[in-house]
Amino acid sequence: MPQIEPKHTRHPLLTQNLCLSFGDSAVLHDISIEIPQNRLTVLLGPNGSGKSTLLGAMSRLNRPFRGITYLNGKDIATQHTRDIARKLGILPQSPLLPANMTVYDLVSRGRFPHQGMFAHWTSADENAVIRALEITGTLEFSNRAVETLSGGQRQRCFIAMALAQETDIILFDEPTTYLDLRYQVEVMELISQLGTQHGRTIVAVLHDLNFALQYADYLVFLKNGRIHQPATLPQDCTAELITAVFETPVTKLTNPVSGLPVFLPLRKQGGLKNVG
Ligand SMILES: Nc1ncnc2c1ncn2[C@@H]1O[C@H](COP(=O)(O)OP(=O)(O)OP(=O)(O)O)[C@@H](O)[C@H]1O
Repeated sequence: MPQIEPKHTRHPLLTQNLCLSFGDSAVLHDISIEIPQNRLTVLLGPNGSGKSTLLGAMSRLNRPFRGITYLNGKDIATQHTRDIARKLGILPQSPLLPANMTVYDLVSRGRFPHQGMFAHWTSADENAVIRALEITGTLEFSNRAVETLSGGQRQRCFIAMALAQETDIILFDEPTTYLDLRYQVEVMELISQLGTQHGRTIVAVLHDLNFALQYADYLVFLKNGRIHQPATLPQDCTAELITAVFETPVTKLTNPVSGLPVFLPLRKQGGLKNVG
């Protein structure tokens, strides 16, 4: 008889029928989502559609009133915080910037879940921090105070901190916000390589649709707290889908290099401006 692989080995993170409210306000409705292993899954959707809340529910920061998040096949609600932190890291939208902290010290914070009661710093901790600094290209300013760095350099330091945690799963909430084009590309190159080259399972909330299409392995579309369209390959996204999700007419073009789709909004009033 052929061996059937347990679902959680292919989907180390999955949710079943999550429903979540803040007070009287229902935010997530019946969310079932399977996150594929060693891939980059991007959550997309309009403002307020529940993307950050879903990341929170997948990491136990937000508690659903119904439904379950499974982390490596076990209900996340029954797992110890330190155990969760050894398996799953999350980089929030606006991480707090500690004052007077060097890059090295910030990245070292990623090792907290691995340290015992007496917080001995081991060679494994040191190696993980150095590796994270190298992968993110931040080793060269490891002795500088984080607040003296540019936005993009800082963002890479926070990504290094998440990497030093050495979790198999990392959740990123809008990792490219405030970055210029060059740093957006750098951060997205780095994040997409984490899956394929470094064996991590990544979920990211992104606002830039066209960036998401160029880098994601799968896209999940949310609307009004529901899954509008489950895991979709970038090449399968249509103008109809994007128009329906964002309620904005778009036209589809093709990136001549990657062959992947690119969507441009259609102007409401005509096209060419009469200049000169
Ligand atoms: N702590 C909270 N208390 C009350 N309501 C909240 C809280 N956090 C989020 N919400 C509400 O939940 C809904 C979903 O918010 P969420 O931040 O998850 O959306 P999002 O898709 O990530 O939005 P954006 O694209 O604007 O970042 C919104 O209506 C928001 O106002």
